[in-house]
Amino acid sequence: MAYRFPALTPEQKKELSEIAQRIVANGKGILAADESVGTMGNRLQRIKVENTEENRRQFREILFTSDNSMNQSIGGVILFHETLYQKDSQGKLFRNILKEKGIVVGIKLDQGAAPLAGTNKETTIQGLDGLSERCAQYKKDGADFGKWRAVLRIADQCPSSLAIQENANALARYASICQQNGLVPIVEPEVIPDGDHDLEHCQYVTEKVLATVYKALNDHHVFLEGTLLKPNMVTAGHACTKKYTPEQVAMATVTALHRTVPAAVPGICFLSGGMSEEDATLNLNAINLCPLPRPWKLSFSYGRALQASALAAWGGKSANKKATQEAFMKRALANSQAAKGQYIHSSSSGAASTQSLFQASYTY
Ligand SMILES: O=P(O)(O)OC[C@@]1(O)O[C@H](CO)[C@@H](O)[C@@H]1O
Repeated sequence: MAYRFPALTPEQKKELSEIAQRIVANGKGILAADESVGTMGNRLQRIKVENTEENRRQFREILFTSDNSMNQSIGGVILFHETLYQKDSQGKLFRNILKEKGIVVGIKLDQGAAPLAGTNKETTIQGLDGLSERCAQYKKDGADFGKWRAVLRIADQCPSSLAIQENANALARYASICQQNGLVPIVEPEVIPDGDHDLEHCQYVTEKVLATVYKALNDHHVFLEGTLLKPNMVTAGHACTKKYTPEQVAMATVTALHRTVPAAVPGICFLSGGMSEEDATLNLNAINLCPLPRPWKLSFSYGRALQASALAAWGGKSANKKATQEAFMKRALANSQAAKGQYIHSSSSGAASTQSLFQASYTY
């Protein structure tokens, strides 16, 4: 048995579990600023700003140079390759700005979807070839965790057992390679919210997907204490006519997690999946008040739900820097409170924060 061939040394395990715990300590979560060039283009188009490298750099500089107190809410930031090597206007690398604030730097490692032939438009994710070399280089360049997003959808015959198995195996292989190179893997099997399915259907599928992922992680000898999970919350499909309260979402979500995610996993950081900023915060808060056993930190790893108000406040103008940082810090603080079950909804949340951020077929 593998017992005779340990995957990691005690020192490697210690390093990985310390990194994972730092990211989710005391109500901290993750800013997912790892939008690929194309995805960032969609975001910039909404505010009528051209998708140039300089505009992407400027927006991210504004976020990363927010007040040092952002480190009370943000434990880690996921970067895209381009951003890991970008600098602020004074010539300082973004990654060093973040590290000086005590924030852990992460890197997006998946490289796009590829179709699974013979399925109803399902996909697997590419990026395993050469992954070990990329991880080793990113570790040298200051990254301490990685992210890989697999996409599953609910539809006729979906997700198929092929899509569930294939994506779970790719996630596990990625996680193993990350750990060999000193990176904590964020394991992200996203069941996307497209469709008219109800809450119970999403819970059923999420449980099947997570159970398969944890079997695969075990098969690949992944050290769970040195991982973080980034799942969808259990919600009804975007086109479902029945509406659910945050408490119902929380109960379905924690039930699914409780049934499938081992207690050894230190943190579960949800994606926002097109929810409005305010809904993402309210649901996270309800999750942290849910009366079921919760042996893991339950926090956030939001892209859209941490940046929508900030993008709207920025509008591509450097004169709006202060307003942009204020908008970002407000959401970061709200989500940190929600990660402790201490968020109190205020009616002054701002128009942008209640707008749905859903985008159909959001695969990349
Ligand atoms: O759902 P959200 O919170 O906006 O983003 C979740 C996320 O995994 O999906 C995006 C696309 O890959 C990433 O930028 C981000 O990390």
